[in-house]
Amino acid sequence: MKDCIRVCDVEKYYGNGQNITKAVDRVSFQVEKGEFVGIMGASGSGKTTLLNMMAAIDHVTSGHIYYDDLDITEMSADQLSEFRKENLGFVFQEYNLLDTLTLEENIILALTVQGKRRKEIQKICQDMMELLEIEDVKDQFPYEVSGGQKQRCACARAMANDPSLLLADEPTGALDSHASQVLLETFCRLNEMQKATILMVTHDAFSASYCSRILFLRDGKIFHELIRGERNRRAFLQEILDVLSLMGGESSHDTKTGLS
Ligand SMILES: Nc1ncnc2c1ncn2[C@@H]1O[C@H](COP(=O)(O)OP(=O)(O)OP(=O)(O)O)[C@@H](O)[C@H]1O
Repeated sequence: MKDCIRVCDVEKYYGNGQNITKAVDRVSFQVEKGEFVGIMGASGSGKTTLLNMMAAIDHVTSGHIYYDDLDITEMSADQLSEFRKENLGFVFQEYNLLDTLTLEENIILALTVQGKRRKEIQKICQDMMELLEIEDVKDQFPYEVSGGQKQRCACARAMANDPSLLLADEPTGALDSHASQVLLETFCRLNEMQKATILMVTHDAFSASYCSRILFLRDGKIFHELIRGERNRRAFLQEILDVLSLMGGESSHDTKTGLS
């Protein structure tokens, strides 16, 4: 388990010559163990690019990303693939579950790849399914369950290896308001009970209001940062909406979610 992730002066350019896009522009910040950090910003502001670089899926153009003292920008492809397996968990909008396996088997597969023993695998899988409340549908196939249940299974799979960092890119994007709320409450539970460190990209203010801190990106740079502190979620949501309107009215606090 890593204690701290440091993003130092990271830049990312796509293309070359006249055709250059600066997707991430000298971004620096730190994520401490146990934080639940949101990344917000308009479409094209660099959120996914930043997340992908932290996930060692995409290379930085310049700058460094440290997991404790480990600089992932200096690693070889083989080292990165090993690093991802050992340290990171992923939750995407599209669930990415294997349709030919049951929900339980999907979680077990992630643990088998890690080379754990059978008894240990069964115990972890059971604990995760209980925590994420999918035990009653564990023998169903992904196409037989709801989007929310699929997404909670994807979370269980991502969390099963006790990752240093859980990376979520628009995890509520395909969910209705109730399923979104259940998933976000699940993230909070993972964050509080498992001390999971979570980094979530979202353009939805309601989803972001569950985070403990939010970084707002504009044109590839950090434009603003909000820390929730002791405020309740309603007050935090209002503050997020205020920042978004300051940034240009790009809030997507749509009607799909209401405050509870
Ligand atoms: N593979 C790529 N090749 C070229 N340009 C890219 C590539 N990926 C992203 N970009 C560009 O980099 C910028 C940042 O894109 P990115 O996907 O990180 O934004 P985003 O904030 O995640 O947007 P969205 O909310 O729409 O997903 C955009 O201008 C985008 O067009």
